Amino acid sequence: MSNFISEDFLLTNDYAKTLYHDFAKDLPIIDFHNHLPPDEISKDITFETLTDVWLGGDHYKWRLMRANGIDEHYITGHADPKEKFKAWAETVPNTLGNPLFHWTHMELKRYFGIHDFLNPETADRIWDMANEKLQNGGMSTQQLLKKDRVEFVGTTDDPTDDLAFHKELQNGNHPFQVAPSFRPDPGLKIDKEDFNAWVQKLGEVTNTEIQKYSDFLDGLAGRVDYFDHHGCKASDHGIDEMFYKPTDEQEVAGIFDKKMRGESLTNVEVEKYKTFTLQFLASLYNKKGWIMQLHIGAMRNNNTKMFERVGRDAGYDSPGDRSLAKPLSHMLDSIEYGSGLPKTILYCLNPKDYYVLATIAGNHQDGSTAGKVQFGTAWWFNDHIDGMENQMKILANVGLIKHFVGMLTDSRSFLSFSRHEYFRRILCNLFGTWAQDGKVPSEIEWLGAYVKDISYHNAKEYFGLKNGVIL
Ligand SMILES: O=C[C@H](O)[C@@H](O)[C@@H](O)[C@H](O)C(=O)O
Repeated sequence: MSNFISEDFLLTNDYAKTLYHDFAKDLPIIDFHNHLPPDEISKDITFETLTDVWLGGDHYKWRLMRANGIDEHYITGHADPKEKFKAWAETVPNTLGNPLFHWTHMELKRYFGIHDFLNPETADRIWDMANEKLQNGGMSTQQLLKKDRVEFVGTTDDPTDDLAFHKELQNGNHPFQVAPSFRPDPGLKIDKEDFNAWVQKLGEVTNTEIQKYSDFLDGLAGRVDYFDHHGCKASDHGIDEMFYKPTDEQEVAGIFDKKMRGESLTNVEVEKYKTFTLQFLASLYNKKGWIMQLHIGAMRNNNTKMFERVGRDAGYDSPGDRSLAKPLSHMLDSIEYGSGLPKTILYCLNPKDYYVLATIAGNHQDGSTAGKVQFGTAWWFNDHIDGMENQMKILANVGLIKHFVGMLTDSRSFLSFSRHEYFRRILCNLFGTWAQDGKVPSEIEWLGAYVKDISYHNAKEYFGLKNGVIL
């Protein structure tokens, strides 16, 4: 595998190489949105096998294994860990062109020093070498974060969470900061069956009996305070279909009552409820100086048979194609006009919406903070070379890429931080190629400053971090 993932992987000219090696490579990592379990960080667990760290929750891999004809028994079923790993090893040679082909081999190299091509012939050897390293090689969760020079991790947390593990982490003496992010999706999804149960849970954690909508809003506000007190800097909303239906608190209170009585709601009522509730939450975020992240456009759980068997976030999602331009624009406008728009990062799953997001972000820059409203990095099905390049080119074409807060892993695996390396290489190659083609001056210090900002400094500044510590 002589040239594969070499020093100059993805760097196709000298400018790109200099930008990566001299400016990007050694910067620490700010991973401001991911799904890492805080308990696994706090307990500083080690993983027994490659299957635990690689295949435990990674629905990206599960999806490709299914596409490769692997039986579910070896994916989310009860097959033994080695059998599951072998099923993945059998799949890898067939993943050519998919980012998982690169991620897999980058992770083997960076974390285990293994340079082999993973396939059925090498599987046993890789299994033994990697497991030995996992068990003896300084590869606990905290050691991995330190090795990767991760300064900040933003997890994804339910508002009813007691944040016990975050508290433990904050009381510890770590060179990295782990902060919760407030993800109130279950409180917005009034059309879901489990909504009433979630409201009850919110009541329990706030010691109130939630009978009416104003109690519910008080409960949410209480949890925003609680999260803020525990270092939260951002919220995150998974908005599958963007909504906007102007209404007022009184009308929404009636819709909430109806739901509490177990009655069904019309689509318009659902959208009205979501609109007012998001406006309310945004006003809280703005007061706290939090960042509001909107992940828009996932069409989830599309395979009911498999949803019933393996649950959500299991590899049965894809981008939706409902138009988001108008509702998103009206929503942000109404928030700005009302309580004021917090710093906001917009992500979309369907790349058809890239120009919409990039330009809507531009509509709400207000001169207070450079890059106040961000068109966020390529998300999920777009998180690959083409998707990232495309996102950055569009951002540069219609906005200021200089202030882009850059990469986050959105991952559930402790080995995913090498995706920051992947991103940085793609970024450096993009700018280096512009220099090579004479499209921009080949002033390396000037381009290097862009690279450093986008790889690290912008996110650090945007999230108000100083040397890994929340200001
Ligand atoms: O990158 C994609 C993630 O793994 C995906 O599972 C999450 O983005 C999740 O659906 C969410 O809504 O936060």
